[in-house]
Order: sequence, then structure tokens, then C-alpha cells
Amino acid sequence: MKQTPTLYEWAGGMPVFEQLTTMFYKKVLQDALLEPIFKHMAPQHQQHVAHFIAEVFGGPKAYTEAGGSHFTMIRKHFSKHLTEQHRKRWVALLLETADEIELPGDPEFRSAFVAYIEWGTRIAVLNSNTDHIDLAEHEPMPRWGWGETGGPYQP
Ligand code: HEM
Repeated sequence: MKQTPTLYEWAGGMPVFEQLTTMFYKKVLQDALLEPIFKHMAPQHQQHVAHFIAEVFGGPKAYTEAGGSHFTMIRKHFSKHLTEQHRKRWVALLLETADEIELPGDPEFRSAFVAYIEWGTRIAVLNSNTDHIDLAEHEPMPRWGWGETGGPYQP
């Protein structure tokens, strides 16, 4: 039986994730709605986000090995006051970039990719409108695969 690749492998590995975020944040900084939110971001921001998503998709643990965690990432969004408009634009620009860099376009990969982006961005908006969440600091990184979400989140 053929082994199922991780989403990370199927996407093409780390250079692809780094290309995705590099091109994406160039667009973000040219976008009138998003530029004010991101204009002070750290120069390594693109790389951190690439490493974060790559790890979630089954790639190397570059984000956690550099000292990051799910909690660290969530905390970066605190008090940013993101709106649904910001989120929608962020998603649109990311998916546009995915097409431009020819991220795999097969239905299964794109479905899993979009599902994660939809989930992650909604969480970012929620956490950006608070400065406190009940999440343990050692909470494991999310792991995203090819399948269904497995039902609603019930604490
Ligand atoms: C799947 C969705 C998302 C992921 C995985 C993600 C990931 C990250 C990570 C890893 C950081 C920390 C970067 C660093 O340490 O340098 C970060 C920071 C940040 N993110 Fe997100 N993010 C997501 C969605 C969003 C959305 C939808 C927005 C706004 C529309 C947003 C706005 C920001 C901002 C403003 C920062 C701080 C930037 C700064 O350093 O000034 N994020 N995000």
C-alpha cells in the first residue's frame, strides 16, 4: 500500500512554504487594509510563519525548536483587534499567492490547505480581540492532515 505523504511533503517542502510567505507578505505590505497592521512586523516574520505552517503540516519542528509554541503564536495576535474584513483579505491574498507559486492544485490538498487557513485565521481574529485566553503554555502545536476536522471543539 502506498504511504500517504504529509501535507508538508506534498506541498514541496520548506522552500515552498518560505516562497509562499515571502510573496504573500509582499502583497500584504502593498494592501491598503492590511499594511497598517503589518508595517512594524519583524524582518523574520515571513520565515516564522512559514516554519509555523510547515510544522503544523507535518514538516520539521523548526518553529518549536527555535523556542516557539502554539501559545507563543497565539500570543502574537493579542490586542491586534483584527476584524473579519482583515481576515477575509488575508485569506484572499494567501490563496492568490498559493496559485501564483503553483502550490499543488489537486482537490484533496487544496481542501486540506483551505480548511487549515480558515481555522487558523478565525482563531487569530478571536485571539486578537482579547489579551487573555485559557490555553496552557505547553499546549501542543496543532497537526493538520488530509482528513475531516473530527467535530466541533468542545472543551
Ligand atoms: C493560519 C493563520 C495564521 C497563522 C498560522 C499566523 C501565524 C503567525 C505567527 C507565527 C506570528 C509570529 C511571527 C513572529 O514571531 O515573527 C504571527 C504574528 C502576527 N500575525 Fe498572524 N497568523 C495567522 C493569521 C493572521 C491573520 C488573519 C492576521 C491579520 C489579518 C494576522 C496578523 C498577525 C500580526 C499583526 C502579527 C504580529 C506581527 C508583528 O510582529 O508585528 N495573523 N502570526
